[in-house]
Amino acid sequence: MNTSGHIEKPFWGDLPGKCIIFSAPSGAGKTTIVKYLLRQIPNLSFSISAASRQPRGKEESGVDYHFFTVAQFKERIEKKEFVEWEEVYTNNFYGTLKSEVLKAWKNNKIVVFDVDALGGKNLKSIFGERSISIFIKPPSLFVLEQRLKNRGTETPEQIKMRLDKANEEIAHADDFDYTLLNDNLEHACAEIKVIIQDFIQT
Ligand SMILES: Nc1nc2c(ncn2[C@@H]2O[C@H](COP(=O)(O)OP(=O)(O)O)[C@@H](O)[C@H]2O)c(=O)[nH]1
Ligand SMILES: Nc1ncnc2c1ncn2[C@@H]1O[C@H](COP(=O)(O)OP(=O)(O)O)[C@@H](O)[C@H]1O
Repeated sequence: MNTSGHIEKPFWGDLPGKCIIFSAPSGAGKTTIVKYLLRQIPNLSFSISAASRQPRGKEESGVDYHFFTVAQFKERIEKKEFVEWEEVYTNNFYGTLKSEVLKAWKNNKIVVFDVDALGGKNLKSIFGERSISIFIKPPSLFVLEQRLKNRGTETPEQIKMRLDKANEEIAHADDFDYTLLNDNLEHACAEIKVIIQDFIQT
C-alpha cells in the first residue's frame, strides 16, 4: 500500500453532515455488513464509489459502483471530482466522488463509505469529528481466503492479490475508531448496529 493516497481539502462549505467509514481487507464482509445496515437504518446513504474494474456478477453501474474506463477515471481526477482516489490494484482505480457526499448531506442523510484501509484513513483525516471509522477484521487469513474462494467472483490470481494486500491492511486496524471482528455474521451485525445508532444520536 502506498502511504499517502490522493486527497482533497474540505469542499462542502457550510453543509452539516456526518459519515461512517468502513474499511476491511477484501472478503472480510464489508459489503455484506454495509448492505445489512442500509436495510436496517433508513437515514443512511451509501457513497457509490467510482471504479475502473469490470463489473462482476449482477453489479450495475450507478448502483454498486460508477464503472468508468481508466481514461474516464483520469479525466475526473483532472476535474477534481474526487474526495480521495487510489490505484488500489494495478490499473484498477477507485475513488470517492464529492457529488456522492454532497447529494447525501443535502438530503440530510449520513454517508456510508466502503473503502480500503488507506482510503479509510484519508477520509477520517478529511472528515474528522463528523465521522466514525470502523475496520472489519476476518477471523484469520485462512478464513478470508475461504470466503473469497466461496464468493467465486475473482480468479485465483486476483484472490492472491487480495490476500497479499490483506496483511498490509490489517496492520492499519488500530488507526480506526473501532475494530469489528466478523466471525459470526449475526453477532457482527448486531454489534455494529449499536455502534452506529450511538454515533447517529450524538
Ligand atoms: N480508496 C478507495 N478504495 C475503495 C473505494 N471504493 C472501493 N474501494 C476499495 O477497493 C478495494 C477493492 O474493491 P472491490 O473490487 O469491490 O473488491 P472487494 O473488496 O473484494 O469486494 C476494496 O478494498 C474496496 O473497499 C474508494 O472510493 N476509495
Ligand atoms: N461472518 C461471515 N461468515 C461467513 N461468510 C461471510 C461472513 N461475512 C461475509 N461472508 C461471505 O464472505 C464473502 C465476502 O464478503 P463480502 O461482503 O463480499 O466482503 P468484502 O465486501 O469485504 O469484500 C461473501 O460471499 C459473503 O457472503
